[in-house]
Amino acid sequence: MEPDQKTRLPAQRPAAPEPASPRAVIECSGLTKAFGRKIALDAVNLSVPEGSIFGFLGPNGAGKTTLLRIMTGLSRATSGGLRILGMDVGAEAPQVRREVGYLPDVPAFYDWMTASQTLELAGRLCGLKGKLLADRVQELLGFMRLKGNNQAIGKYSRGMRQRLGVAQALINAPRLLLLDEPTSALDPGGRRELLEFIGGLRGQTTVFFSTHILSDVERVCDSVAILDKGKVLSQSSMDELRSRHGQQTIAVEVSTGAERLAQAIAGRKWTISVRPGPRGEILARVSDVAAAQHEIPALVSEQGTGLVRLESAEISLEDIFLELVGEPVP
Ligand SMILES: Nc1ncnc2c1ncn2[C@@H]1O[C@H](COP(=O)(O)OP(=O)(O)OP(=O)(O)O)[C@@H](O)[C@H]1O
Repeated sequence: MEPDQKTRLPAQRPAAPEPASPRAVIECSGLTKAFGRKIALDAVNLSVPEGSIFGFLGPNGAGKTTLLRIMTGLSRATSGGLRILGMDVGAEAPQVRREVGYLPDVPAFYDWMTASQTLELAGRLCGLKGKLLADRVQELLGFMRLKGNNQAIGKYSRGMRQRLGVAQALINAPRLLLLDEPTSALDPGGRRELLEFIGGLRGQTTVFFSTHILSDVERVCDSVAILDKGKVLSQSSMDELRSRHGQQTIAVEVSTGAERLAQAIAGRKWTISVRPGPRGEILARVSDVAAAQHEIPALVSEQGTGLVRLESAEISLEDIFLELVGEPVP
């Protein structure tokens, strides 16, 4: 499938008329989960716009699975509020479950069943039957490229299992699809394929997926929240995130003596952080861009070196993650 090709998800519910601004499909307010003294989620506020592909990015142990389990009703929050599709998850759990599809981090199947038997069983458990169920199963098998495959699931590759897991999560034509680390066990080919399927759902079903893989978020998400140690450090559209951080990062390239210049820049009052860039340039995060642009040429001259480049930096999600979380990508 071409990356920008739209996945035609079969038998989706008719889309509601477009509101002026997308409404929030998931709204967490002050959501906290404690396991004894361990605070797994710490006053999480989150707002996921309808129709988005939302990346929930965080290192191992950040609290991603904990939040997804609360969203699906498998676990209860210690305090705080959670509304999904306008419904209170605690008080209206059965209604919420009818509208939500969920792929756990390790999907479990009966390994002796085929894909079509698995989807039929999942559909029946959701109350589908007859021609509606049969058509839906065939459509999803086609959609996930598992049609005509009569192998037992026990013989499936991990990529096929994940695709079947997504098909199973879509059986009830959910308005919200929750995916827990859907690509983490896949090789690059399987990952690309699954991300293309997820990207194809854009605008039809809101997709909320947790991951620790930055490139997955860059590839397919239009919005992202960064979670670390149970706290949401940032939440915005990808464009906002890049422009917010990019506008305040300056790249400086000099002919010699980059290390000494980096130390000099690090000592200025407008400097937040300094680190080396991938091409040997200095990347400085600054609080006052105008002051930095004014003073850096003088610092270069004091160091007796030559200025090759001074400009706003193109900033990657990896740089932003490093800056917010304070540690490299896991
Ligand atoms: N049932 C539990 N009892 C005690 N602590 C738990 C329990 N479940 C999760 N935790 C702790 O809560 C924190 C968040 O765990 P969680 O599994 O939600 O993180 P995660 O972001 O999904 O990590 P990973 O990417 O490794 O799956 C971790 O410190 C974990 O050890």
